[in-house]
Amino acid sequence: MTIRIGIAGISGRMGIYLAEEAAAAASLSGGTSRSGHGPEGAPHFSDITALARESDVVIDFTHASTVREHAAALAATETPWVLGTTGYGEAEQKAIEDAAKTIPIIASPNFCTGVNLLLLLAEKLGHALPPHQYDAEILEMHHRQKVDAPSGTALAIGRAVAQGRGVKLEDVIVSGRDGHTGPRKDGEIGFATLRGGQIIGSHSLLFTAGDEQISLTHHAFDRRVFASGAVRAALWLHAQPAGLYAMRDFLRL
Ligand SMILES: NC(=O)C1=CN([C@@H]2O[C@H](COP(=O)(O)OP(=O)(O)OC[C@H]3O[C@@H](n4cnc5c(N)ncnc54)[C@H](OP(=O)(O)O)[C@@H]3O)[C@@H](O)[C@H]2O)C=CC1
Ligand SMILES: O=C(O)C1=N[C@H](C(=O)O)C[C@H](O)C1
Repeated sequence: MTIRIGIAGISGRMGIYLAEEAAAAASLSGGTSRSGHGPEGAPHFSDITALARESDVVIDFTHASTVREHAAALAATETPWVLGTTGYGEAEQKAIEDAAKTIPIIASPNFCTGVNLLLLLAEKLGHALPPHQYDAEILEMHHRQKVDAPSGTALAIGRAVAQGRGVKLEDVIVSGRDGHTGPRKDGEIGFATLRGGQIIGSHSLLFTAGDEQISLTHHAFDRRVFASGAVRAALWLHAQPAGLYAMRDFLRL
């Protein structure tokens, strides 16, 4: 049986690559966009429910404001959901968790294998390196059109470090320092964001101490790396029972 993949956000920077990768690996059922635009020849659907009815799995790279509506629609149509959208908050997270009681969902701010390995290392380093000696700082750089900051990936890296340290990211995050900040406090996890040009996505994690520094950096050179990861995850997800999955489950990390 050929799996039919639908793309929510098919006209977007990611949507175009997702459509190509889905058509190459399985069957492209079509997609949604606000404007009605999309790749030539790909069926356009008026809304997420109409797309879901013609799809065995939906890959969604849209905007944080769509997450609650998509969660309800995909649960109601019992359609597995690959969620790549970033920048959503607690209410959206709760909607995703509720939907995962009915359908399989894989939600990830980054579908690259390399970033998901970096997340594992971040947690290990967070656990191994004492916070009063090693300052954890995260730098992310993206293209000028990106609408959310820090990136979903940067926040996931911060959460992994916090998890390794046995703390909640919300209690130690310092994002975008400016002005008279005072000296850095032990245990802070700092975030810096750069926006410009057409940088696809770069993330660095530094643990910097008085006498040494460890840094881990990932660069995405082509959006196709996210798209092919998401399509591979979709083919895997289609055969999973209801639940909320992460890339580490699919990659068996
Ligand atoms: N998890 C991962 O690996 C990655 C995640 N992302 C995330 O994917 C999302 C999409 O990124 P990108 O493709 O660059 O974004 P674009 O703005 O290029 O595309 C967004 C797509 O979603 C549609 N859309 C539907 N509703 C909305 C809405 N309310 N606001 C804006 N767009 C809407 C747009 O339609 P229309 O064109 O008609 O406006 C368009 O098709 C972002 O959250 C980004 O952070 C990006 C790369 C990798
Ligand atoms: O918006 C983007 O482009 C990207 N968003 C994701 C994020 O917010 O982490 C992943 C990737 O770096 C590109």
